[in-house]
Amino acid sequence: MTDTPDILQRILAKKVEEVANRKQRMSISDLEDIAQGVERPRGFYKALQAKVNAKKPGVIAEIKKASPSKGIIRENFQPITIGLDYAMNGATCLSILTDKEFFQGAEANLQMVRERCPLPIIRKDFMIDPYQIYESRALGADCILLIVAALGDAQMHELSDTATKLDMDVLVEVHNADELQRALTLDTKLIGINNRNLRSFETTLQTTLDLKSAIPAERIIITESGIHSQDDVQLMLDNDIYAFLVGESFMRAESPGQKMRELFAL
Ligand SMILES: O=P(O)(O)OC[C@@H](O)[C@@H](O)c1c[nH]c2ccccc12
Repeated sequence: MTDTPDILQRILAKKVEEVANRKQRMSISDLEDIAQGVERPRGFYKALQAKVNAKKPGVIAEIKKASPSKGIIRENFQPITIGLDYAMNGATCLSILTDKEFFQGAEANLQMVRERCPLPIIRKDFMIDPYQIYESRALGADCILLIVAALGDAQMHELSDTATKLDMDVLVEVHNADELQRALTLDTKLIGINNRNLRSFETTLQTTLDLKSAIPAERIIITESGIHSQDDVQLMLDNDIYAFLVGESFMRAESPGQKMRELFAL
């Protein structure tokens, strides 16, 4: 780590504040009460596993308005329309950004989309506190993201155990060999390899190819970020990677779902 705070450090500093504020407004037991009235998790891992076992692409299609590296990605941003478009065109799961400050996301986006769209959903945010895991379930998330680069070992295990207790799946995200070794100490079967370096924003699919051999066969590898062409998709399929997390290239298309269908020949 360097002395200048990179984007991940800035996001995490903001999250600490945000979570402290939320805890003032609502308790974990309030969140548990809300979760009682929410549909049970939809089986995010199971949906991907079915695709991977059939050697078919399983696409986690992302709903993202903006990002710190690209600014506004999509002006005409209607989460429900986009979610239905993805579902109609063969997405396996959805990824919905809920971070407001850096990604212009919203929790309401996740809640609205899940009401109208049957696909399993991962809440894309920066988890640092078990409170956020309870909150995710109350929102109706089926899976949560843990970014190894953002977490200590004990913290990572605590967050994962909390998600498991609440019947949610866990996607653990890495972008180098050290993080991967730490990720593999978790029970979760979903390992995301982020092709984007969260410090420099550089994106290369080589990251997935370099790390995949260290991952045991029973885990599902999800290649994340920087998938833009049919060639990118083919390169991954040729290397036995069947699960994908794609945002920007879909979000820039008029119909994100059509774009997904084209790229993945669904
Ligand atoms: O838009 P892209 O390059 O297709 O990437 C999607 C997804 O991988 C990316 O949004 C992402 C991966 N890990 C994250 C962690 C936080 C926020 C965003 C992300």
